[in-house]
Order: sequence, then C-alpha cells, then structure tokens
Amino acid sequence: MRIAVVGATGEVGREMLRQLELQDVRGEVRAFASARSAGKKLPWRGGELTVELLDEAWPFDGVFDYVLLAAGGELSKRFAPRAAAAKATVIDNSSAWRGDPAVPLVVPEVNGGLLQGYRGIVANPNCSTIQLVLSLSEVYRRWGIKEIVVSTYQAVSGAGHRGIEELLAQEKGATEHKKFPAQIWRNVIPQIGGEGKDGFCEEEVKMIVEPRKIFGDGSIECWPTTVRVPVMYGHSESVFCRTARPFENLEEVREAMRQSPNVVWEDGLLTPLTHAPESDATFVGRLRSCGAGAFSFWNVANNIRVGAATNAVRILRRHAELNGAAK
Ligand SMILES: N[C@@H](CC=O)C(=O)O
Repeated sequence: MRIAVVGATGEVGREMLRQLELQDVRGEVRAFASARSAGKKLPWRGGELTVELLDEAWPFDGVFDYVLLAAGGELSKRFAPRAAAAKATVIDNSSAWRGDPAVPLVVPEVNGGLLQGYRGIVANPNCSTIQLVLSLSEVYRRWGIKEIVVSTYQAVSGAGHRGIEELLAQEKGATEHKKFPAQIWRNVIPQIGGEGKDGFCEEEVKMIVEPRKIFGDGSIECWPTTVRVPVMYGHSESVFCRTARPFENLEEVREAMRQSPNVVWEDGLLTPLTHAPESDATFVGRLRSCGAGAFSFWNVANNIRVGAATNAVRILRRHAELNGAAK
C-alpha cells in the first residue's frame, strides 16, 4: 500500500505514523506538511522519515492508495476531493466532511461494514464521540439507545499542540490565553468552540449529530455538556444512558460493555493520567443503575490515539481488509 500522512508533524499526524507502525500496516509511507515543517525528520520504523512539502502541486494522480489527512478543515476541503478523484481513499480527521450524507463517518467496531466497496472520503469522528460510541456499541446492539446525557472532561491536547503549550505556559506564570476562551490552568472551561443560537457549543453539536450517523439511528437523543480541563492527554466522560428496549439488570449491561470491542472494563478508579497515555483502549467503569432501563458510567480514553489517530488507522486497515488491498 502507498500511504500519505498529511499534517504529519501535528499531534494527530505524528500519532498516525506511530499507529501505522503499531498496527503493523505494511507499505510505502510518505509524510507531508506545510512549508513551516517541511524538511523535519520524524521517527519511522527505527529510522527517520523526512517531511515533504505539501503544496498545490501535490502529487495525487494514482500515487497513493490511502491519504490520512490531519491538517484541519480548510485544507481538507481543498485537498480531500482531489485526492479522492485520483483514486485514493482519504481518511480525514477534520470536521469538514462529517455531516456530508455521501461521506461515511466511521468507527470500525460499530459501522466498519460501510467501507465495503467504498472509495472516496471517509470521515473520522470527533474524539469525544468515538469513545462514547465505543463504550456503548454493544449496549446499542442489544437494546438500542433512546437517550444519552453526557458531560465531557477534555484534555488540552484536543486543541492541538498549541493547547498543550498554553497550559504549560500558564503553569509557568503566563497570564494570557489565546487557544482557550479563559485561563485553563487551575480552571475548567464549560464551552468548546463557539456557541450557536440554541446555546449548544460546536463540540456539543458534534456529540448530538455524530452518534446518530454512526449508529445509523436518527432517533437517538444526546444531550452533551463539553468541558475543557487542565489535563494533558485523555478525555473522560460521565455518561447517563437510557436504552430503547429494557435490559434485565445491571450485570447484563456490564457484560455488554465487557464484550464491546476495544473497550476495557475496570473496577478500579479510571483517570486520564493513569489510563490514557499509552493505550488504545476505551476504559469504562463506575456503572450505576438509574432506575428501569437506565444506567450511568464513566469512561476514559486517549483523545489523540483512540479519539483520532488509532481510529483513522483502524479505518484504513478495515478498508484494506474488506476491499482486498495488500497488507
Ligand atoms: N474537538 C476535540 C478534539 C477531538 O478531535 C477537542 O477539542 O478536544
């Protein structure tokens, strides 16, 4: 396989390269970035990969089987259609294509079957959505989902490297904030992205619409509150869920979560510091009954891995498996 990683020097792009190694994807890999980062060296299979310049003359035609895009929405709008027209399967991490009805929004463990026979742009969902739907994938399969109420605790790395830098600078005494709408150090900020007319912010709107598209079920009601917290890596979520069909008891729900692919049930305390850094699992715990047909729980996952790069590379692998591309 011939694979391009575009935006390779960012938080997600670097992790995409690492995931290609970790998930043992074989093939020729090239890394691209803007003029600011072109020429940099990135670690690759025990050696190094030199980052190439992404410019308007980028070599699309028949050059790549897969393009992993982690360079933001604006760039994705320009480049993704051109790469797809040149017969690459484009896996895009931005929000540019997620709402397009012709573009599948994929978490392979839930709706990877959509990749069968598909060529074109595939959208990678928002990080907080991915860990939510992974936690609930088997619950949905067994009982359906009527309603979700979720509060997120999102790490600064979700805002990219500048988010990390802003928290580190404030730890050292800086007082200004650019990336976040308020100081994040020793604080929590209950809004991620601009607020719409109905009061929901951009991150919340993603969590309302994306689970419906991924589960293929427009009846799911999701009521999110998305919050930035002064954590480096790892998003956490407090989730209330009401199923569409009744389950017998909480033990059945726990078992469903245990059976969910790439989900790890844990009885102990789950925190981003202890569970997110080096893992590709979504951790779930603290399951509680909330009366008939409802329960609440807590989850933690690495937002750069599970919530972005790991899922993107899992999409690539599933697509290649289903469509016969060589490994
Ligand atoms: N929108 C998220 C990033 C996930 O993709 C965040 O801001 O944390």
